[in-house]
Amino acid sequence: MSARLDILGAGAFGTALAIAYAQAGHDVTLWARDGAQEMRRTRENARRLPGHRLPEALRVTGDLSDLTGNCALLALPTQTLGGFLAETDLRADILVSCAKGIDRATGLGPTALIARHSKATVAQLTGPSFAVDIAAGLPTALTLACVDDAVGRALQQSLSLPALRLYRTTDVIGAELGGALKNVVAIAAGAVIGAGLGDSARAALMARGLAEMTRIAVAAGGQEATLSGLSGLGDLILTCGSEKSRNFRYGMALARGESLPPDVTVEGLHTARQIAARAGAENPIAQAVAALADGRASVGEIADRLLNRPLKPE
Ligand SMILES: NC(=O)c1ccc[n+]([C@@H]2O[C@H](COP(=O)([O-])OP(=O)(O)OC[C@H]3O[C@@H](n4cnc5c(N)ncnc54)[C@H](O)[C@@H]3O)[C@@H](O)[C@H]2O)c1
Ligand SMILES: O=P(O)(O)OC[C@H](O)CO
Repeated sequence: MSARLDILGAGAFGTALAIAYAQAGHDVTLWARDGAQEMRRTRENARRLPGHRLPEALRVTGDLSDLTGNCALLALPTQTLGGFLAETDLRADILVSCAKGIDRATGLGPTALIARHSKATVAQLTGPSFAVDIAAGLPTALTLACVDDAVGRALQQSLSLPALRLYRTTDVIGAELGGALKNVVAIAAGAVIGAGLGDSARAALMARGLAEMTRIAVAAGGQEATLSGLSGLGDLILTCGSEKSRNFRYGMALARGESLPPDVTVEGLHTARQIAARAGAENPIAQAVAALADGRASVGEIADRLLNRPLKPE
């Protein structure tokens, strides 16, 4: 069944989703803050998703009044979401966040941030998925989280595609934190590889990273099982194992004393700082990533610190 869908944010992910849904015959409008005219002319988002043609049926607009769908996907980076929502009156009844982070101004995750600005029903779409894979139509499985299970079921039906399979949960906190926290561990994994510490160290980090992610999510009210699903373990495996991940590449660059271009979105950096500043669940990996990014410790010092923690049961 074809759905009317608005996608806000023409970064890599919003553009990839727009391509996939338009190709599947959905009635899609992609809203871009910048460059809508150029994208209409060239049928490509050359800046954020080069090499992937925008289907003819996909509408691209820079005008928010062109959005009339009942359901809108918000594919903006977390740190821009609050400001955008504060100055925008969205009419959709259902808002689906695709962001994976924690807002540094409020400490809120994307769905709570949206709920602060809107009366719409809010859902979260998250899980292992590089934009380039979705745009290429490669098989992908994601988690659709919505507290309202009836809305979640309807979204699962309408947003699943033959190559984009959605699983459903009502555990929005767990799903959202899985997506945000895997970015922190991916930075650490990138640093491990960038510093030449080896694949065994990365595997240890990923396993202990999942334990840390689960502790933090459960303390926040999420469910342990969610973290061992697509949005936690699934995305952790993807992002810690591929240089397609910006968070992983950022970690590699940090370890090598290099940097990424300033317009590259690295969600895990802000999330690490947010988590590291929180009392509660033990978070040595988030502390380490924040210290590394803020120049307070080297990879070697952090590795020594982590390896010399008191021995304990797994
Ligand atoms: N890229 C991926 O593979 C991928 C996959 C899954 C989820 N995500 C998540 O999707 C979110 C967006 O990431 P992305 O990769 O699409 O970002 P991106 O870095 O490719 O692009 C960011 C986009 O946001 C736009 N933008 C920035 N501030 C804005 C504002 N105030 N109003 C409107 N637009 C604004 C920019 O113009 C740009 O087009 C992130 O939370 C990311 O973690 C990304
Ligand atoms: O490029 P990254 O590190 O933001 O990762 C993209 C997606 O979150 C992978 O699921």
